[in-house]
Amino acid sequence: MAKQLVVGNWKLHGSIGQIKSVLGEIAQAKLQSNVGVCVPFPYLMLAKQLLHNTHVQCGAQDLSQYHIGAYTGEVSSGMLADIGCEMVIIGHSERRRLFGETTEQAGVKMRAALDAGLFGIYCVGESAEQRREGRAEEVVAAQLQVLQQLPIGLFAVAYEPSWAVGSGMVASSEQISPMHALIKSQLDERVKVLYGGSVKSNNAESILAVQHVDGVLVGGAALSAFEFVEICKAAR
Ligand SMILES: O=C[C@H](O)COP(=O)(O)O
Repeated sequence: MAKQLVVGNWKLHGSIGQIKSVLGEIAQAKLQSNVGVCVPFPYLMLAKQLLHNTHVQCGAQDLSQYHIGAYTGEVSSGMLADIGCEMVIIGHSERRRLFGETTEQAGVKMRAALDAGLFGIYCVGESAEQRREGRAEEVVAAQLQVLQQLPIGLFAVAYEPSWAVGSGMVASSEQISPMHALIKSQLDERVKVLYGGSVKSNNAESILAVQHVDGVLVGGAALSAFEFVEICKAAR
């Protein structure tokens, strides 16, 4: 069984037809554990049905920092757990950059996720400008602060430099390995640290071989069953 974790993030993509076709194929691939797919909220229950009898877990891409109440449009961690969702991505760079989500909010969401028994995938990463200014480590260290009190083993961290997301530009092993080491040293050596940013079937093997890489968070390539299954097969 592969120890490395492969998680697909569908972002704002999908339809009933596409989910049935792609997840149906993934279900046929008989993947071992440590694989997850995070689909848009409306398709979570369909994904659960399609992946029933497989080891592939289902996840959401965000949740509310609130548990219950007058918060129109929100989806709570309890609701996600109630429908059988197993994991959730929190603090993705697109949530931070496009929707103004703060590290403090992401920290509250992480606690809400863990309280409901969901496995949290907490995203960190610097922008191109922050890296140019030599501030990448400082930015990531600040984003990690809110995880300090959380129980190890119930969450993973995804290092996704925002300049590598959807750009076709993969961070180099010289950039990935020390950042993953820094994340582990800030939290705990046992924390799984995933890399995200333009992971495809043709680069997955080399990324997954980088020291301190415990898995990958896959965006665009997760929309193709062939690509995603190939990436899962590269996990060690
Ligand atoms: O959550 C996934 C990441 O944002 C990576 O997206 P990408 O593989 O399309 O670059």
